[in-house]
Amino acid sequence: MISFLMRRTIPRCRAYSSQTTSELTKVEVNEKTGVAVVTLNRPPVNGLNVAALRSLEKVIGDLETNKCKGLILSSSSKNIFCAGLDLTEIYKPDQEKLKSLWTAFQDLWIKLYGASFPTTAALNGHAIAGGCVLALSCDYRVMVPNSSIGLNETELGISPTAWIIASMQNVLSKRSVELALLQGRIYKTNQALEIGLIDEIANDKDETIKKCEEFIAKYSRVQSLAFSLTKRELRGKAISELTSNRQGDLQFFVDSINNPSVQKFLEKYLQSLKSKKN
Ligand SMILES: CCCCC/C=C\C/C=C\CC/C=C/CC(=O)SCCNC(=O)CCNC(=O)[C@H](O)C(C)(C)COP(=O)(O)OP(=O)(O)OC[C@H]1O[C@@H](n2cnc3c(N)ncnc32)[C@H](O)[C@@H]1OP(=O)(O)O
Repeated sequence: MISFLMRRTIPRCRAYSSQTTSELTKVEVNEKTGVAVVTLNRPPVNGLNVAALRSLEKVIGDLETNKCKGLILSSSSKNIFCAGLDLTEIYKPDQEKLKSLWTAFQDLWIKLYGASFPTTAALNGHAIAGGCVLALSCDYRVMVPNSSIGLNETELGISPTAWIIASMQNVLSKRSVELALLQGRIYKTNQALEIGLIDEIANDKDETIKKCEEFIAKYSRVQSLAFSLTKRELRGKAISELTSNRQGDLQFFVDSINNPSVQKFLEKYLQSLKSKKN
């Protein structure tokens, strides 16, 4: 499947080179269509630490500069798209690193949610918490069966901030957002389709990518400038609200994580993840 994708400078996605491909984020651009497949590559679960967030943010910035025709966000894992922020970075955290983590997440969201080209998430597995935020920041989501997606923050003892709520409100009905967030619900693939959290189901990873390509192809007759201006009109308010309150948003995150009851929960939660294997 991937063999038709080329890592080299191409006419449709100008002067894009493989230099920005790092171990954490692989980039392959289709020579014919100018569409980039960007693959998260931080085993075992694509946990988002500062390096992974910054790597993805840089790739999106480069695609923007090089007038990419569309983005398909995927994962190198067999059954996990992304398990969210790296929990080991928020349990007993180093305070400076914690700030860097959230700042990097804010920066990435601003770039991905505001991207001037069509963006899609090829969900070849679970997309939890921060992983769900990545998917929600895209324009379209295709998921394989028997996976899970959602924002479980209230279960973890914290509350999602305004830009995360806005990303979900952009996709779901008001009622569904309330139920999803207040219950901290994680949805199975078919339930996610029912409420509109994903747009399509595909049989396997290759098919998720194919369906994302088909979605992006629908924009081939749309003028790029009109596309980006319309998207900015639709999403700009949520982005401006974050950019004008970055410090407050960061403080809220830092305070939430440092709350002793959240730390206590995280300890048990990490133990329960580890003990699954025993
Ligand atoms: C929590 C505080 C957040 C504060 C935010 C405040 C305000 C803003 C609110 C919302 C905005 C969005 C913010 C998001 C925060 C986050 O993203 S926190 C991360 C939450 N993620 C999860 O709860 C997912 C946990 N993982 C799982 O449920 C499962 O691992 C899985 C993804 C369903 C996969 O299951 P599977 O059985 O295939 O694999 P394992 O569970 O065996 O995992 C393998 C291995 O990986 C470790 N691991 C799993 N998830 C994480 C992770 N997120 N970070 C780090 N490590 C992780 C797991 O412990 C195993 O390790 P091993 O035993 O050493 O092999």
